[in-house]
Amino acid sequence: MSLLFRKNPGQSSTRARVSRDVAARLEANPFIKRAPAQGAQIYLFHNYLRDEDCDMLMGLIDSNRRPSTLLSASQDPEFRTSESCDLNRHADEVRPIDEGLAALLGVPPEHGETMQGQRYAPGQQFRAHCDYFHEGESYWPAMQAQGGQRTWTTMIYLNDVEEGGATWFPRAGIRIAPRRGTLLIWNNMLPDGSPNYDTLHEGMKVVSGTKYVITKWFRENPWVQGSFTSYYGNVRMT
Ligand SMILES: O=C(O)CCC(=O)C(=O)O
Ligand SMILES: [Fe+2]
Repeated sequence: MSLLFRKNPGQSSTRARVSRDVAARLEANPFIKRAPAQGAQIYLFHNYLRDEDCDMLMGLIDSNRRPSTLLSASQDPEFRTSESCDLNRHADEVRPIDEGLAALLGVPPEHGETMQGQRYAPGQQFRAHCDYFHEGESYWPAMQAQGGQRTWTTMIYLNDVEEGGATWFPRAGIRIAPRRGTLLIWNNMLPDGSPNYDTLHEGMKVVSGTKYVITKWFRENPWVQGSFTSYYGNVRMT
């Protein structure tokens, strides 16, 4: 077989379609701006979330937080030092925000993982990582069985941070400072659906103040098992 026609490892037509469809939808939205990043599709929607919703989510994070975890153990004890909490998608106050993100991207809500809150006190961080799964790792079969690969990431900054706490994409060459209500969206895939290493990113150390964000990851297949009724009615989003 000619090398020219060899598939890129991880190439997938489903993921390629999701890459294309979601990007087209975001680019057609006048409130969303493409960030000046190299080699990655990164978007910003300022003032996406209302102040009262930011406050409500920060309250939930404060009362439910636990140490953040990693899928694979790191040699570095400082790799992810923040706290996290799961935000119940069925709770009346969470549901519109959770499903609103799926609707904005045009992805079926059942493809979304549980929305998570993250809290970083001064000195806390999440070192450089990619959100997509490494298909050679021991966790992959379990991930494959529930939703498969991560496609898009959405993240909302719930407050301004006095100093530090930017989200840095060292390969794409962009650093986003936390700003209350801003939604950051990026595609973890390349146009052919294979993982994009240029999405490597870091939640930089908070220097002063406390950083609160929510993160929500979308999968290529349904992550919620069983029947699912959407807040928007039982309507498919794509
Ligand atoms: O806190 C940040 O800026 C990044 C968070 C992040 O990368 C994640 O939760 O996967
Ligand atoms: Fe991340």
